[in-house]
Amino acid sequence: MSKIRVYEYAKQKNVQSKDIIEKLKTMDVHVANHMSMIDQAALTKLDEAYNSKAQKDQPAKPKNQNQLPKTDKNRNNSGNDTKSNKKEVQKESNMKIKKETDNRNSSQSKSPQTQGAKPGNSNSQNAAKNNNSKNSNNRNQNNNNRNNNNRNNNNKNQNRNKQNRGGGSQQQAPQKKVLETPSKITFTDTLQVGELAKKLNKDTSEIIKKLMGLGIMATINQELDKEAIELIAADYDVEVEEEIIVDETEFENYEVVDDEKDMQVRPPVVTIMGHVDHGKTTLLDAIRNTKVTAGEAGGITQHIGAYQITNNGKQITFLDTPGHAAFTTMRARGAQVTDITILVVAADDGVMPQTVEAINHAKAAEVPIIVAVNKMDKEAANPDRVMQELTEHGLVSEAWGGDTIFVNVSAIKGDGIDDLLEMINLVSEVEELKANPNRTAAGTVIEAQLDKGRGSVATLLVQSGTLNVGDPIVVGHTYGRVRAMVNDLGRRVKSVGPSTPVEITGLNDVPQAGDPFMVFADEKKARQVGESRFKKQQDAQRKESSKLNLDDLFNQIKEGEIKDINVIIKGDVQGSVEALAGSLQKIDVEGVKVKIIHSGVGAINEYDIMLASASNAIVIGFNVRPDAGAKRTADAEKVDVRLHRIIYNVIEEIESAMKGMLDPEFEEKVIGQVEVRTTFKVSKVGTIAGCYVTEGKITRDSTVRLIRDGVVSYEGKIDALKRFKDDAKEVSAGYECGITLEKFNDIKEGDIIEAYIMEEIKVK
Ligand SMILES: Nc1nc2c(ncn2[C@@H]2O[C@H](COP(=O)(O)OP(=O)(O)OP(=O)(O)O)[C@@H](O)[C@H]2O)c(=O)[nH]1
Repeated sequence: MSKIRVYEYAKQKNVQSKDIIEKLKTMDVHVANHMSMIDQAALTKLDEAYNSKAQKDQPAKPKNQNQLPKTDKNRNNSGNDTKSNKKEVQKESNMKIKKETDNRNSSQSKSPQTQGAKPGNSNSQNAAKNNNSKNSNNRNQNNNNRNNNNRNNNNKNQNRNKQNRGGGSQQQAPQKKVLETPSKITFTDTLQVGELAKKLNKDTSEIIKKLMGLGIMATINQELDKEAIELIAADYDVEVEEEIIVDETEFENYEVVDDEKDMQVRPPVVTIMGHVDHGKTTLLDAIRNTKVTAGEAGGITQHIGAYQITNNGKQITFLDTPGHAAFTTMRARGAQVTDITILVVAADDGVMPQTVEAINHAKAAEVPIIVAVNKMDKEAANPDRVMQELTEHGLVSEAWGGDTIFVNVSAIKGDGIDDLLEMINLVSEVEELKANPNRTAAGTVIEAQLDKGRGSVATLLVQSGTLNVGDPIVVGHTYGRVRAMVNDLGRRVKSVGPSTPVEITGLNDVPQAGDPFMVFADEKKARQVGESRFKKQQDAQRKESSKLNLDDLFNQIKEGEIKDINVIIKGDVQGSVEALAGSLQKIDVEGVKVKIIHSGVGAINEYDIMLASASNAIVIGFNVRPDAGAKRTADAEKVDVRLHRIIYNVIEEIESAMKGMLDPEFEEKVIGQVEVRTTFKVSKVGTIAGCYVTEGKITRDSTVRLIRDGVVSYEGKIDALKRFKDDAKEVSAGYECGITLEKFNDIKEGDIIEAYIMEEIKVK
């Protein structure tokens, strides 16, 4: 044999081809792959290397290296190893043979090697891998080798016994084979005992025993946690790797760790918070007007939910929705977009309840706060008081030895704005805000709405990467391709980097503020992820609504007779949906309340209808219409869908529906009195009373009571009311009529018949 291929040689030596390739490399022999030929010269060198290594590794049994089994600490550690193992093995084999006949034939048939060679093979691979392992290991291995040989022999005996017991009727009794112990196993989340045994090529009972040794009483189907899996595997000297399955549909949970060298400084994203009327909007406007229009001639500012300014060459992004509602909505949805909070406090008013709330929100989100003491132009302005009051909430001004930046401003006059912006730049430098612009974009929805002409329109804040026109994108549970991008100046842009707000079109539905977005490699993937997110969201909401109903049931039991009117609101913009929801929830008609079980922006879809059907709700579309699927489903499910364009009309309609829902209250209203002047008995008809209407009128459908001597002797319905021979609907005072009463014939001359109706009392 002058030449041999790498893999053949590796096989001979029971090592991996890559080890041979590596070895050859150290000998300056370069081969391309496992199929490459090793020439004679290299072969000699290799032989020398491997033979000497084998000698070093196996001083006790140099020739037997191919059969070295794997280390098995457990077996060695047990005091009466060989003996107890024998027993164990015998028992195991008894159980195992049948199982292996059933289950393992296929795997056995794949392995042509004899049972002795097989474990040896893997073990010497391991031995080769663990070249540096200490001699003690070798001792263990030798012990194990002996143990395993015993075991193998036992297995063989068992096989023979089994064959004999089987009376030879089984044509080919299975050959018991000890499958190789893998060097590494992988698992996801957990493994059942049986699964672990299979992965380790061990018998389940063996694993169960080992677990017992660890104090874990387990059955074959018991789930093992990572720790237990690792302990057992370590016992066999098997490496364990946990496979984390990355679910692309939950991309908000991704943490893409960028290389530090790819990170670039990005503008800060600033939110303005503070108490009502302390000047948040005025301040936002002041910043925008002084910086945006001055710097960007020709730009027409667009309200897209956020804007960017440039101050001293540095950009700052402002979220344009003042107040902490936007901030908390975002946070509630798991989005953290704000880097810096400007806390506006009116110098003439001081710290107010919402100031404290804002502080708490910012603190909870661990966002640095800059205090803007506003309305400094006012005579009553008292910035020291503001400082004092804020100290009580943990915001101590730098002037007083703390670390909170305070800037005095007048939003109305534009005073102090530059200082404020300067401070924002300063804080942002300290915060070292960075992002990698050179990857696919990801970020958060700032605002979204349905536009009549453009369809779904969403303002996205790019938080990392660069967003381009044409990018396949998943936004919340919607997806699409970025059709067009418009910035806060109303200009069309082709690509935007981190911290930039941009309004996009091209989504299949309207996402919600706070939703995460992510760009995907291709549209198919985006669609797949988007659809699966949509489904997940539906399922979650369905669960949520069923929870709501349960709560509701509980409340009803608790609160007695309270009834709820379930409503689903869909509207064209978040603002009107919220306004409508707010107004409806305020309606309270005698304890009946509106319960908004779902609301959202966008057309009424099939899901809304299904939810309405399941929870017995009315669907209100405000400036939106049901899509085709929704219409069909609404018809099929008999769901009431009301479409409106005016909020007042919705409220009125719901209010009257609620009034209708109340148990009507009735009161009795006497409409007339009749005197019985004579009676006739007619067979099959009964007693006919010849009467005269003395007061008011009597109608065919009125209820009557018969009064005799001031006592009510009958109360019931009129059977027939006649004027002469004809049926009459009603007979008024001053006229005669004939009356028969339902199931009552004891009418006498002189009786008074009082007619009344039950009238519903209208709820105001
Ligand atoms: N004198 C004076 N008035 C101001 C200043 N800033 C705001 N205002 C006035 O304060 C009032 C409230 O201002 P807004 O900007 O609407 O306050 P806000 O905090 O946005 O109020 P909400 O949106 O209701 O929470 C308005 O009448 C403003 O003109 C200021 O610096 N000086």
